[in-house]
Amino acid sequence: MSLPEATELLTDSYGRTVRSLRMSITDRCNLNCIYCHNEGHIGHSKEMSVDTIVDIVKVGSRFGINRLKISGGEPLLRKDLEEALVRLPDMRDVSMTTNAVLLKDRASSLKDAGLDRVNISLDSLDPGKYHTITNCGKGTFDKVLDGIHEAVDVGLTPVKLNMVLLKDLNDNEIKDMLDFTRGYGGDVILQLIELMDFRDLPQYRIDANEVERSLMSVSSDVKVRELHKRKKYIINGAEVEFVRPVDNTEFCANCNRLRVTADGKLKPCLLVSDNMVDVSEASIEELPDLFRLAVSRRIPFCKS
Ligand SMILES: Nc1nc2c(ncn2[C@@H]2O[C@H](COP(=O)(O)OP(=O)(O)OP(=O)(O)O)[C@@H](O)[C@H]2O)c(=O)[nH]1
Ligand code: SF4
Ligand code: SF4
Repeated sequence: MSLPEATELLTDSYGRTVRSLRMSITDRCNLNCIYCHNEGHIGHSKEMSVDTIVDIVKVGSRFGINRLKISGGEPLLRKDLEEALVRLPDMRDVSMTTNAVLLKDRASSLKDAGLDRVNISLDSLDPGKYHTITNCGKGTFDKVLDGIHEAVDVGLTPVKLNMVLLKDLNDNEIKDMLDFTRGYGGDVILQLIELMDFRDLPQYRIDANEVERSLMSVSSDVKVRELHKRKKYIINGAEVEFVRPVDNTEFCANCNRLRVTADGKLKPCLLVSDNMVDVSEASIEELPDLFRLAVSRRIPFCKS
């Protein structure tokens, strides 16, 4: 697909050109994970309408933002997601991060509506541990596995499995997870995530350097992504990406994402909440200047 050239790119004062939008469309969730940082948290404010979602993405794409990540809360709690997807402009990559509890029945309609791929949170292959981590109800773990199968079947690939590493809880499962992904050929990729500990859970914090060393010691190849300069390790034919957001200046220096909260605010940084730009009531004509304002407020959270 060839996309129209953007006439203006949005580059912040640290030289970071915004190429991607990470949009929370609801802060509601059907799980209650022990480490959840309520990324899209808006209390009881109103969720953005489909019109607002579409306008924001349209204006972003005119600025050369050609990747969209839809997140939550749990985005599948919005029944109008497909309606929004079909109305989006052409983009290089439209993906969604989901817990997959409701994915099985929606995967096909999401794919038809234009979703390219999904990231699925799966912190453990042990149903008991999964329950401990997510506080889920009975039968939920199996629904998630069904969601993964269905996502692969309908081609929402590559499916990335997001596993937040929790010391002494699931950090001994990396090998099992890799074996699980190998069962899907190249359609499923493991993504290990360092815990961002907003809930003061020091007992679960892992030593990310140690994890990185152990991945390195068994990998045959390492690739580096442009986004956050994340590393991807190839281990016996399986791919594993390691996300290290904590105290990582390189990660922030290579952050090309602008965030959007579920109630319609442009958020210059995931971890900063006092510099957002409210666009919930803005017309499409007003949006470009509000984008420029939000990008002018972008500062790397970690910098040397
Ligand atoms: N601090 C910080 N963490 C991020 C950022 N982007 C993603 N993360 C964390 O990385 C984890 C994985 O994020 P996902 O939503 O699955 O998406 P992704 O892996 O970033 O995106 P893709 O690789 O394009 O699928 C989540 O736990 C996020 O909180 C970011 O810009 N800043
Ligand atoms: S699935 Fe995601 S949004 Fe929901 S509770 Fe877990 S971490 Fe939070
Ligand atoms: S903490 Fe802020 S600056 Fe750093 S990568 Fe995340 S969103 Fe970007």
